[in-house]
Amino acid sequence: MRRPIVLVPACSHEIGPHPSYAAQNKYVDAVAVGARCQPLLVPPLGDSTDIESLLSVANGIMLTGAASNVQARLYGQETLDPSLPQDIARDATALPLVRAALLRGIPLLAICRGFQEVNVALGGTLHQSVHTVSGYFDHREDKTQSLEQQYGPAHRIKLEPGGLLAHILDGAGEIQVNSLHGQGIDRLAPGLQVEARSDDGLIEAYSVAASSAFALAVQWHPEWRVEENHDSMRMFSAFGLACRVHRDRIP
Ligand SMILES: N[C@@H](CCC(=O)NCCCC(=O)O)C(=O)O
Repeated sequence: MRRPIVLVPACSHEIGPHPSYAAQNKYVDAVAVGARCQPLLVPPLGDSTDIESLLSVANGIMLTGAASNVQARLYGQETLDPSLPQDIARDATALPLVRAALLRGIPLLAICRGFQEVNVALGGTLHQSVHTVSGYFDHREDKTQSLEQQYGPAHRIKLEPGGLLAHILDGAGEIQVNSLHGQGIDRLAPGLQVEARSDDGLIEAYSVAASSAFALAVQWHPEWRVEENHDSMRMFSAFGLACRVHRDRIP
């Protein structure tokens, strides 16, 4: 039987002197291996994106992490540190795509930048620099470490009892997660429901309460070595199952 199609919005990158569209292997592979779906990369064409055509073939959407920040003007702020990378083309593509996908009940899994994007797309705001806000930990990775260390467990999160994530993780009360982000959620958008927090109170996972389909977003990186982590496999499997249900729905 055909695999469900999962849209993966790509990022803008320079490959040598050439502007390019790209997605990291680990995200794309996790859709294929963890969710057992067919990834379909979406170039960040902004207003030239035919959202209706994409959604007519999509059974899911997975938003990747990326080093770039969502533009602060999209949540009504000035950019505090313009030296940090942005990806205007991805913002202009992913945010409208997310809004349209949620309206259509298309399953969604959002990771790190994707987690921040969905919150902004639905009217929430971000802390532009979590580690400078009183009371919060520094959630950034140590870039002098090996990738293995950077994506290793960094801190625990506590799951909301009775929530979607706790359900997916067999009723777990807490899990260990990695952490590679400088920004984080300040005001959660209307209609989003907290699923987990770190010990400093920062929101680490939420679901879209109003969505008729599976819609989960996490600040950490379950795509990293997905097959080696039971929690990550459960999350991708649950997403894949929701995509199958969407594929098999009566039109
Ligand atoms: N702007 C965000 C980006 C966080 C994020 O997605 N990091 C992952 C980068 C590398 C990867 O894709 O694994 C922030 O810093 O908060």
